[in-house]
Amino acid sequence: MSSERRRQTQLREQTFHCCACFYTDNIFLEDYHMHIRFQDEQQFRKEYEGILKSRGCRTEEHLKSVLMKIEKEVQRRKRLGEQSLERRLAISQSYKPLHPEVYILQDSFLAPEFLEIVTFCRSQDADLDGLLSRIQSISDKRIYRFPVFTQEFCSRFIEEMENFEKSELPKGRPNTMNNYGVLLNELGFDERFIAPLRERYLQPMTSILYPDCGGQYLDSHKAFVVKYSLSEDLDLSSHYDNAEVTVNISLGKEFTEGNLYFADMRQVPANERRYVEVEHVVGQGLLHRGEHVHGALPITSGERWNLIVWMRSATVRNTLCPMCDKAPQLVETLGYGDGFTQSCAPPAPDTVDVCAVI
Ligand SMILES: O=C(O)CCC(=O)C(=O)O
Ligand SMILES: [Fe+2]
Repeated sequence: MSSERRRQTQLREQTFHCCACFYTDNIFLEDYHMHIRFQDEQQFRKEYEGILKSRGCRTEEHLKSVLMKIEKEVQRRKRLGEQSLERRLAISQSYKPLHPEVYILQDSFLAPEFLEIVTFCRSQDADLDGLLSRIQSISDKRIYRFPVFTQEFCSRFIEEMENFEKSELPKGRPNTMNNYGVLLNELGFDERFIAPLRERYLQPMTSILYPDCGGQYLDSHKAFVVKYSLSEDLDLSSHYDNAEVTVNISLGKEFTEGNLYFADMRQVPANERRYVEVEHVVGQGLLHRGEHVHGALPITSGERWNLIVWMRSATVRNTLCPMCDKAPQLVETLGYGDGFTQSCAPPAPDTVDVCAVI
């Protein structure tokens, strides 16, 4: 059976889930630049009233408006699976792609250097030292940069995204922090573009770079495009991803500033975190651990587009949900959900450990 066939079969047989904390935790309050947990009003007031006050939420009226926004966000999350499916159907029925060929991953989209790196990673000689000599290590934080796409592909891909943006069709936004950008599964990129990119090209690398974070068992993902411009989102607040490993590929167009910054793993207390800034280079990808706290600085001109893939390993997350730090309480969803499964074989004790703080 071909690997693509095997993958399709596995996906059909495998049901992915969310953790129940999706409806209570990590709710982003844009006006106050903070993530909160909402169990009920009493808990919320007790935990956050003080800090919200110090950030300008001074009156009862302000607080009521925050509570309303939280309620709206929780309702949005509850309807997410169904609404995403509806959008997907509407798009598949009515959207006319500008560049239909970009929906199916081909080697010609990929930078020759990337193909060489992947060939090395798949070879008998593959090891960490060999891989590190072929990619750029950024500081000692296990962040790596390497060419991924050709310039030609980046331009075509952005044109496709712009064409979709111009259409009247409904658009699902990547998350509560990114107000612009596109969820790629709704456009039909998952099966023939993102999944093969993850399985055939990125996983051979992540197996070597992140064996302690499930890098060899990345079995689902959430993929989206983010867009920054002077009249839209300028930057992205500090956060960590709901992912074991993330790849962030710069697509263009032209922009100034907008660097990423990385602190430490999420377990390191905020006042002890040390930051490193990382530039985006068009066509190049950055690999980092999902739980590495990071954000994006404001751009000062132009437009910045990036393709982000949050890659998940059920083997790792089935034991600990990175968003609530507890054993996941599984809730059924459509599609990949947040990458939890019921039937994942437990990891061999000496091969997989949840990301260690390094
Ligand atoms: O803007 C970027 O390059 C980073 C985006 C990001 O970290 C995310 O969407 O999770
Ligand atoms: Fe991120």
